[in-house]
Amino acid sequence: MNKLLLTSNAASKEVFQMLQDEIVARLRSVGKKDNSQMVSQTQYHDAEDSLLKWGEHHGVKSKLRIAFYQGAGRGMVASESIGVGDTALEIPESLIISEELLCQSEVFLAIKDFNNITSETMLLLWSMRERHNLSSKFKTYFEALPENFNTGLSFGIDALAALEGTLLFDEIMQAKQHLRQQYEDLFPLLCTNFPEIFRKDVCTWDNFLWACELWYSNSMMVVLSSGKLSTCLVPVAGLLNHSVSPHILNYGRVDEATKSLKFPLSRPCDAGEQCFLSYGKHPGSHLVTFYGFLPRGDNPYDFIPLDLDTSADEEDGAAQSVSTSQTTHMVRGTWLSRSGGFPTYGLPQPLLSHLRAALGCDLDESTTEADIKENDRVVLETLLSIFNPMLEDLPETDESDRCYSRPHFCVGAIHLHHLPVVLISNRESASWDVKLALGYKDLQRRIISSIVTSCTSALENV
Ligand SMILES: C[S@@+](CC[C@H](N)C(=O)[O-])C[C@H]1O[C@@H](n2cnc3c(N)ncnc32)[C@H](O)[C@@H]1O
Repeated sequence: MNKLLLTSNAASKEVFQMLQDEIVARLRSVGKKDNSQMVSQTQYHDAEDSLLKWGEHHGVKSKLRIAFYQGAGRGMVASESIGVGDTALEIPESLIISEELLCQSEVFLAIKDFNNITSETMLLLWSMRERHNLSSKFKTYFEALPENFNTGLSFGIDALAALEGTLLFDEIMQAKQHLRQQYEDLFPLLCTNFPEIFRKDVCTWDNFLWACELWYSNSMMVVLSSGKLSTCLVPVAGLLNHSVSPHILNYGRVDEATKSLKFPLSRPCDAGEQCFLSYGKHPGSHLVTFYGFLPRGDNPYDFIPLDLDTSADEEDGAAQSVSTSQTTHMVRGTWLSRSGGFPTYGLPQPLLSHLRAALGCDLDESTTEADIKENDRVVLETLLSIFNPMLEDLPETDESDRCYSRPHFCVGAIHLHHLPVVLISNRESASWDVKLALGYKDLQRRIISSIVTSCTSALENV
């Protein structure tokens, strides 16, 4: 828009200006509700102060300060109002931890030919070791990193038990298994072959897991000035928290002219407001597993996995009309679905189309109103038969934020009676991982129950 405004004639300029003002006004209204509660400013926190000073000394330019937020640890807050297109933060390439930095390290020279090792694994090993190197150039950075990342990879037995049967449970178990395998492939072999570089007391499973969580939760994909796309740690910028309506969306390429990584704003950030980054289009399960949090607000990338068996349709040829061969469909929260075309009843349109086709209830222009209604009744009842059992499998949470198991029924000597619901825990006093696990289940329940509500009210009207 800025470019168009510079080059267009007077009449067009007026129109472009109006368009730009309208776009900016709409951008300004986005994400206003996502203002988490700031706990404190940073002046009393040495590690964060030192990190900012160290960054400044090495050329970091920033319109942001560090602040502490409830439930999110550190975050970055705008010290002045920052407009669309303005750079909130600028990090010199020389401070970025990437495979190019790794190439100059002892770790790289020692193990570059070891068992087809990837540069990502070498970076992980480098950071595990560098954290304990008192003369590291990145000492201040490592000192400001959390002792524990508290991601899904560190979930304890109670949190995992609470998640059993969910997609998140599978995701965490698979990721943990993968990391365990990786650790066993590397250790104790590396300690035996390179005892000077890989000390046994440093190469523990806990330290390895810490390094994995560091890279999962803090790394960014960056195109370096060499043109290479690399997974990197970016000191200071690693303090930016994620939001579903972030201020910073487009970043990740080192500026050729300034040799720095810039973080420009896609929506304005007022002075004193937390400045959010986008970590990517991740569903809640991914954010819990690899980052250890669920974002506030409706996340458009959340989904419920469905296995729709279309084998019966294939036999009678109806499968040809199913537009995709995949059996897993994204079921978005109904508040995100769009209307238009055939009725969607507030339900996800791709899911409805798939079911209409799979059940042989395809609609076209010649379908009569009565047939549409009859077909849709079949589709909606099928949906309820899929989602109602899912809802029953998720435990209820009451208003006082306590978590209960489902009612227990038992056969007494004389009559059948049911026991009162059993209190599992008070959520306030639950551990961080159990709270997160329960939060994830609440989210699943919210999405599923919105589908059930839409189906039920649609059925009343068809
Ligand atoms: C890149 S770091 C951001 C800085 C981090 N808050 C800190 O104190 O070091 C990513 C981590 O921040 C936290 N985080 C990021 N966005 C969050 C959010 N919207 N809500 C809660 N925690 C968040 C999670 O613990 C995540 O693993």
